[in-house]
Amino acid sequence: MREATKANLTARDITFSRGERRILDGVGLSISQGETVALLGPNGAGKSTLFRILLGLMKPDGGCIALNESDIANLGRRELARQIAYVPQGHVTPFPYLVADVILLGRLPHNGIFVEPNAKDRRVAHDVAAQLGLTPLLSRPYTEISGGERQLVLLARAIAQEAQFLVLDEPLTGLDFGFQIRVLRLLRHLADDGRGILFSTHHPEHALQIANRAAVLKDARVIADAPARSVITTEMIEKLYGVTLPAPIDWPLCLRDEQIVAELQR
Ligand SMILES: Nc1ncnc2c1ncn2[C@@H]1O[C@H](COP(=O)(O)OP(=O)(O)OP(=O)(O)O)[C@@H](O)[C@H]1O
Repeated sequence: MREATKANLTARDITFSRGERRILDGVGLSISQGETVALLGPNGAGKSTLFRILLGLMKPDGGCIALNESDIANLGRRELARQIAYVPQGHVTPFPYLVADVILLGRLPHNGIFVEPNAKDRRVAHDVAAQLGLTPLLSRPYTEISGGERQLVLLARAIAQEAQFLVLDEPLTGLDFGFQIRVLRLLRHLADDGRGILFSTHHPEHALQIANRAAVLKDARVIADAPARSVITTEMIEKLYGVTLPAPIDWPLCLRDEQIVAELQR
């Protein structure tokens, strides 16, 4: 596919303050279809804030978000939801919807709120649930499953949305090791299939495992945005998290974990 024809989602020169505090200061970040970008940054760096701005859920003080060169401020919510799916951090709903119905909510942008899900909606939701091992939970209330299971359901809802872009705020939080691998594998497949995936993580090894690029947010600015293997170095981790590591980390070791690589390549 020629570069010029690729869909893209771009944050341009975003500034955002809360009270006196500048959270984002001239932040730029772009993601194209088929690309997986990991966003790293310490707690409170502004990753979730940037994601909410990218989704049009919060207005920046300056700058704009462009979807295929169109300012998202000019797009309706439903149109936007057909193009960008979002998994927020630590989302909890008090309503005891069945797991199957929560996943089907991902189909709303395609049909509207007052239309019964059709056969395609049910098939997509069913297939995504199966891919994430959620089939046994489909008839359980969402409020009566574990935190990790809820996280998988939210991922399933976002994937069932069949949007061009997936924006995932710490999508692997609370998942056991096996599900982390399965979800990483699924994200890799979705990107290979042409989706653009932006995810935040506190685990540099997850970025190394699936991201084409890693961007780093610190002190309100993007201080690095390049291929993950060149960004995630011992020096960067020490600078980013303010720790001194007892010895240089052999980051490529993460990549040589044959079991993980084999799983990811299946
Ligand atoms: N509702 C709010 N009201 C006021 N300040 C907020 C609110 N939500 C977040 N903040 C502040 O905005 C800053 C950025 O928060 P944000 O949640 O975007 O960071 P983050 O990088 O996603 O952090 P984490 O890795 O801990 O999830 C933080 O200083 C946070 O305390």
